Amino acid sequence: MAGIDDVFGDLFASVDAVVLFSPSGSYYERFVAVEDLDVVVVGTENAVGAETFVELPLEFEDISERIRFGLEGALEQGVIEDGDELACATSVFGDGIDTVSRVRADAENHTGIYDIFAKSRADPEVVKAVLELAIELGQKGQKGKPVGALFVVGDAGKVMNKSRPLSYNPFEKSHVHVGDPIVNVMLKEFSRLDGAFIISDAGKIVSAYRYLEPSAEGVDIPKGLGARHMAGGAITRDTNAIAIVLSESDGLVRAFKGGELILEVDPEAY
Ligand SMILES: Nc1ncnc2c1ncn2[C@@H]1O[C@H](COP(=O)(O)OP(=O)(O)OP(=O)(O)O)[C@@H](O)[C@H]1O
Ligand SMILES: [Mn+2]
Repeated sequence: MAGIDDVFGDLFASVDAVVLFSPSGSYYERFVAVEDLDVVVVGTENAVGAETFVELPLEFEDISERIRFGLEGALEQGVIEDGDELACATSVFGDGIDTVSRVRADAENHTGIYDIFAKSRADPEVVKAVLELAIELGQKGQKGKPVGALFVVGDAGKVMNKSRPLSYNPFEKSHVHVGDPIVNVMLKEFSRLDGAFIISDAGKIVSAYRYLEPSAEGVDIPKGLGARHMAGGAITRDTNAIAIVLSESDGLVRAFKGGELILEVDPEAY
C-alpha cells in the first residue's frame, strides 16, 4: 500500500502546523511526540490541556465553517500565520478524527465571523441563539410568507438610547431570554411587525418595536440593501452591539459589526 500512502501523504507533506479539532487525549499526545511539529488544538474546551489552544464558541456542524472559524481564530491569536499550510484534522462522521483537509491560512479572506462570537460584548451562546432563530425564521417565514426581522444583540442600554418605541413594548415587564422555547414562538409572532428587537448581552429581550436612530455617517453597507439593513449596520458602529438581519426581500440572514457586513448566510442552505 506504499502507493496510497504516497498519494494521501501529499495532504500533510511539509505543512507548517497540524490543527486538531477536538482531539482525544491519546490522539493529541501522538502528535505532540512528533519532533519539530507545531500542533494547534481547536475546540469548545481545551480538554487535552494543549499548549496552543483556540477556543470555538460552538461546534459548527458544517465542516468548512468549523475549519474556517478555527483558522480565523488561530490567525487572530497569532498561533498561525498568513500563508501557512495547515493539515486540519477533524471528525465528520463519528467520535474520532476521521478527516484531514489541507488548507492555507488566508488573512485576506478574513470574514470577521470569529469576531461576532468571540469578540462581541454579548454572550456567544446568545449570538448563536439569535442567529439560529433568524435562520429558522428565514426557512419557515410567517404562515408561509417571507418575513424580515432585525435583531440588535448586546450593549442594550446604549442601543435603547439611540432608538425609540414604535408601539408598546410587549417585553416591558417580562424576563424572557432568547433560547427559551416560548420566546421563539413569541419572536416569530412579533416579527411581522415593524422595528427591531433589542437583546441584552445576557440574552434578555429588552424590547420589540424599536425604531433605530443611529447616525449612518461612515457606514458602508452594500448597495441595494434598504432601511432595515442600513439601520442595523449603523447601530453597530454607534454601539458595541451586533445586528442580525433577516431580509424579507432576498431571504438572506446577515450579521453586522462595527458598521460592516461580516456574515451572509442563506437559510435554505442549512
Ligand atoms: N431605522 C429602523 N429601525 C428599525 N426598523 C426599521 C428601520 N428602518 C426600517 N425598518 C424596518 O425594516 C422594514 C423594511 O424596510 P426596508 O424595506 O427599507 O428595509 P430593507 O433593508 O430593504 O429590508 P428587506 O430586505 O427586509 O426589505 C420596515 O418596514 C421596518 O419595519
Ligand atoms: Mn426592502
